[in-house]
Amino acid sequence: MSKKPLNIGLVGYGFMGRTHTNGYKRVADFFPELGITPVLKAVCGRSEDKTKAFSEQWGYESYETDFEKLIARDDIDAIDICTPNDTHAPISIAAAKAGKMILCEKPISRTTPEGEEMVAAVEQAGVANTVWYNYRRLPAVTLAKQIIDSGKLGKIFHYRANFLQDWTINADLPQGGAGLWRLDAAAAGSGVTGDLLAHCIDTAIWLNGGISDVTAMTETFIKERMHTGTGKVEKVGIDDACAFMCHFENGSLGLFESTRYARGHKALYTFEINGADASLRWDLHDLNRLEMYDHSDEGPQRGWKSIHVTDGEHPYMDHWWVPGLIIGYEHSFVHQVADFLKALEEGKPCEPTFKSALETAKVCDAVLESGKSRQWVNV
Ligand SMILES: NC(=O)C1=CN([C@@H]2O[C@H](COP(=O)(O)OP(=O)(O)OC[C@H]3O[C@@H](n4cnc5c(N)ncnc54)[C@H](OP(=O)(O)O)[C@@H]3O)[C@@H](O)[C@H]2O)C=CC1
Ligand SMILES: O=C1CO[C@H](CO)[C@@H](O)[C@@H]1O
Repeated sequence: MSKKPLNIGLVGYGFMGRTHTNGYKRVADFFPELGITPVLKAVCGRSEDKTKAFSEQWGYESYETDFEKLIARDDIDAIDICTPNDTHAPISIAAAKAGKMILCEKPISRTTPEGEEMVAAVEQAGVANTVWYNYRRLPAVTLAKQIIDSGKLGKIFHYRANFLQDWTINADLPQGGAGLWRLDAAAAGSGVTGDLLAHCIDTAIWLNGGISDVTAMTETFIKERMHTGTGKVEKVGIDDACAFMCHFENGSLGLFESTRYARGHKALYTFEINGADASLRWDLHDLNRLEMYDHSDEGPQRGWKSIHVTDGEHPYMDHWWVPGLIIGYEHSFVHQVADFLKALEEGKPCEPTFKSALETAKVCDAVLESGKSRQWVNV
């Protein structure tokens, strides 16, 4: 079957540049039913040496060192944004104006108003768009969504999530530079709230519905760091840790915690949801497993059970290996590419769109505001 090409212009060749490119390279082999196939047309970064090396290693046909030039090219259909958060709005808005489809990394923006401009730009241009909240596309997380939507959990009382890391405990780390732009408020917007809790909030809204109000506690443990831009020691403007409570619109209570100061934890993302009839829990470190407690089980065998989400009947799994064999983190990005291409074929939006991802930005802003005011804040 001859496939319709979708010419990709990737901006950013770092961590996410690699995961997305791997997704584009794998998708046609593992999702052969798709009629559209990505073509690695061009990659863009500011450093010419590094961008050229990436383009050669990963098989891009060409490279650019200016995102405006990439966007202006007639041979590019979709712009994929894998750059620090302060660049999401200018790249998206320019791409939308040029009529390009956009796949943008999370968080959609540094702030809600910035995100609103991005939503307006894609809606005015009528271009396909999505935000890479990839954890939704791990089979066990998608299975949790299916179980919750079936009503099996009954009335929901609680949702709790954690995202714990420990990589910024070292006070000598500067703010700014590759990867370390996350410590610079101007580039990142916020700290763990926009970087890590945004994932937890996206999953929570998807699984359990909207969040109505929040009360938060934020802390910046290391108050000053060398800034790579100015070469001076400057005040740190991001939140190093954040915990918040919230009400969901369905009446349930939420409890969220994220920090980069939990010694020993590198990327511990967990969530649990408790309903009247059943509970579910999931842990990124054991990502193919979904645990479930079903109160309708009777007798001494009632208890937490482990669903090994590796059978052909589980979400996405019929595209991979024989039943029982596992997949990993990188597959969530392959799944997002596959879902984006399928949505294009069907003329449907690929969730989360810019508009849906703005809901997460609004919760993040309310959390940060509450962390400062120490008051409950409506979303
Ligand atoms: N979905 C997920 O799970 C994850 C999402 N992310 C998100 O992905 C985004 C990128 O993060 P990550 O890949 O870790 O970042 P990296 O620091 O690894 O890479 C950033 C890349 O952006 C390029 N870049 C920066 N500014 C520009 C510019 N103005 N024009 C063109 N290229 C530019 C850099 O190259 P150069 O310096 O040469 O310009 C570099 O290649 C962030 O928004 C982050 O929040 C990150 C990790 C996981
Ligand atoms: O999921 C993630 C894992 O951690 C990274 C930071 O270290 C985040 O940027 C990212 O979104």
